[in-house]
Amino acid sequence: MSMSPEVMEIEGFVTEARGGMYIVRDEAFNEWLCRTYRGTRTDNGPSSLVTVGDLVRIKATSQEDEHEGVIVFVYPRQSALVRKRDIRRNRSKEKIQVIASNIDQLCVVVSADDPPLNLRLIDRYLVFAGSEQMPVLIIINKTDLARQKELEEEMRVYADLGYPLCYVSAESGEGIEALLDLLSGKISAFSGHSGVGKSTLINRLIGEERLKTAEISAGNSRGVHTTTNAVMLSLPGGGYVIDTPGIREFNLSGVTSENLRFWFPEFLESMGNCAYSSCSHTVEPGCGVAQAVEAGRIDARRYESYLAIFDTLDDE
Ligand SMILES: Nc1nc2c(ncn2[C@@H]2O[C@H](COP(=O)(O)OP(=O)(O)OP(=O)(O)O)[C@@H](O)[C@H]2O)c(=O)[nH]1
Ligand SMILES: [Zn+2]
Repeated sequence: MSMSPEVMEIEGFVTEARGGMYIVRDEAFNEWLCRTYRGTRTDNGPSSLVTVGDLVRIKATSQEDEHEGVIVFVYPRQSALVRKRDIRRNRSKEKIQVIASNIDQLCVVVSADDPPLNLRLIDRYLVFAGSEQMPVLIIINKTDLARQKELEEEMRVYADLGYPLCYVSAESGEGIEALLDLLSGKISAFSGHSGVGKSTLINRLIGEERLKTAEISAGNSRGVHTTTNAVMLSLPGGGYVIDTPGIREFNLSGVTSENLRFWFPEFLESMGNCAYSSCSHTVEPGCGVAQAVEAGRIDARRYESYLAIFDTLDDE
């Protein structure tokens, strides 16, 4: 090839971002170490310029085999997983940080035990995924620490609502094949509280010790926060998984007291029985939803989640 490296532009996916440097993987699976520069263009608006999952066009700046470049253009994002920035640690003026983009599926990872099964987080996550119009997969890890029957009983409300569930043990390897099938051909973002076993699980899935797990960095059973950057990893059965930082604060900016109910689809049937047409299903008398909870037709714990999330919404 006689093409000079200065003019050669290449398309690729950002698979890793750290400290202002980006790993971009091109079609031939070459990995380019890239940075942005003043000329980096995008139509994505004033959010994070480059993030893991972005499709970008790069220009080689190195000779031959060195694979270094600058990002020339960031293509429009099909989807974006965002969170509020930590104001105290934030030197830029952006309020929203894009953690990952172009995701096909959100995977909430919880553990059956140690830390205890967190159903409240699942509910929050389902609202978030719903408001982002993103398919969601619930992954229950550490099944080796629980009785399967009791676990399935606790999770039944989600199975009944039609959400896909996957039971796995990253430790024993049980359920890993089934999970690989559910991830095949898609870009999936993994999220969940620290210590549920995301890194261990992803290592299992990709079949190599790529991610640092808590055990290596500290002998601490509380689960220290070890994952700080989003990384995109390719799966043996096709598809990618993005490991996102342990997100506590989802940005529920698309959710209002008016539309929250849509992500509790089991409420819909009873909403017609409310005494007030504008019923928020919180404190109003004659609320059909509250009556259905009383009668045991709606899971009381799910209703509590609804009330808790409702309380945190700050409508304009
Ligand atoms: N018993 C059991 N332990 C597991 C399983 N998967 C992970 N662990 C353990 O759980 C602890 C936390 O695992 P990590 O993979 O570091 O958890 P993480 O979710 O990546 O945590 P952060 O990186 O902090 O977000 C480690 O001690 C793992 O060995 C499992 O399936 N069963
Ligand atoms: Zn009501």
